[in-house]
Amino acid sequence: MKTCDVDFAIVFPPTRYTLDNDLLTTEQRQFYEENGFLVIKNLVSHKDIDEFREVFEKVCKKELTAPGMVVMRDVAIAKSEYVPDQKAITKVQDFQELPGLFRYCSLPQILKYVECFIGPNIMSMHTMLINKPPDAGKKTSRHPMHQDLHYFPFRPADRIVCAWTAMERIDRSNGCLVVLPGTHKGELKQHDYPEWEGGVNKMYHGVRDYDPNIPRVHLTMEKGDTVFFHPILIHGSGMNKTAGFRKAISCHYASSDCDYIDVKGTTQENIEKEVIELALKRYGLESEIALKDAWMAKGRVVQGERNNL
Ligand SMILES: CCCCCCCCCCCCCCCCC(=O)SCCNC(=O)CCNC(=O)[C@H](O)C(C)(C)COP(=O)(O)OP(=O)(O)OC[C@H]1O[C@@H](n2cnc3c(N)ncnc32)[C@H](O)[C@@H]1OP(=O)(O)O
Ligand SMILES: Nc1ncnc2c1ncn2[C@@H]1O[C@H](COP(=O)(O)OP(=O)(O)OP(=O)(O)O)[C@@H](O)[C@H]1O
Ligand SMILES: O=C(O)CCC(=O)C(=O)O
Ligand SMILES: [Fe+2]
Ligand SMILES: [Mg+2]
Repeated sequence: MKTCDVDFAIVFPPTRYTLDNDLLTTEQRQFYEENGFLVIKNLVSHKDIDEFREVFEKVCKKELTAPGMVVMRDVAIAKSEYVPDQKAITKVQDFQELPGLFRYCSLPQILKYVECFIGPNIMSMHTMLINKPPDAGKKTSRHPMHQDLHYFPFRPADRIVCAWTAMERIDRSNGCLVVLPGTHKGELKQHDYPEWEGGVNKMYHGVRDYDPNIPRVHLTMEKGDTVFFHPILIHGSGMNKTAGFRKAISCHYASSDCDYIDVKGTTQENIEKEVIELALKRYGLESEIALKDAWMAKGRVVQGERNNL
């Protein structure tokens, strides 16, 4: 005799990377389970994106600033003569105190998806606006293949997700995201600076070795398209061969039910050391206690309640 349980098991294979929800179709849910990423077309309006772009331009012109925000130039530009041009900026990080950009992290249509992956208590932990410059000829505009979890001292990984929105059409010509589907099922790997002749941006660590036989998937995205991806998914981005600055905005979210971990004795020790050195140089912060405090200070509740993080 056939039982209900048997039918159920056939229709719904076990899920680990997504939670029960009313938003994702069965196909979308299975796609994320299998591949570790999911692209949602046209999720952010052009009007919102144009606003974020205007705010970013004001940041470049130093008409706007905010506590904690990091403005970073491309290594090729930083190491050449200093050009005081807004176009020299490759990335703005930690804009949680700048409402005009942070609004991105609270967009309800994004949070609805985020909840499917990490549950209802949602914190933004890391924010970026990436302005990939035209490559100066040394391929430094590339971002090496990496796993974002390398940078995060909290777990479990399955309750962390990144939302990354294209602020214009992004394809192989201007350096789109490149992902290795299914690698989210693996472990966090050892990361180091890649041995690139032309140099590499500060803290752009890459996976030391990954299976070169795993097919790369280049994500071509239109303005407003948003990809959600797991922090163990191996990904990177190619060189920008165009004359324009390729823009994307992103937020890493974690469930506030996650816990901080001590990365001592793990592969994450090398990045922790760099971050501590930087924190010391910048803010005079010293211990790893201070490092955890820094994450606690930049994390923001965007939905639900704040528990552990
Ligand atoms: C404290 C809380 C936790 C913070 C966590 C931060 C870690 C990142 C977490 C990321 C998690 C997200 C998930 C994955 C993300 C992957 C990444 O993108 S990781 C890369 C993130 N990068 C950074 O966080 C770097 C932040 N930027 C900086 O610290 C600074 O901008 C700087 C690169 C140190 C430059 O400092 P600045 O003072 O602005 O610049 P100068 O005074 O002109 O230069 C000083 C010195 O640094 C050289 N330099 C400048 N820019 C670069 C560059 N892009 N790359 C390498 N080196 C650079 C410059 O040439 C000077 O060197 P010199 O030898 O002294 O001449
Ligand atoms: N020779 C390489 N060594 C290590 N990583 C690389 C190398 N070439 C590309 N990558 C990385 O692989 C990812 C995708 O690069 P990809 O080859 O798709 O782009 P590209 O080389 O910039 O452009 P394209 O191959 O389309 O001409 C990026 O993360 C990039 O940093
Ligand atoms: O090139 C990009 O926009 C993505 C970079 C990236 O993966 C990151 O900053 O973690
Ligand atoms: Fe990344
Ligand atoms: Mg290539």
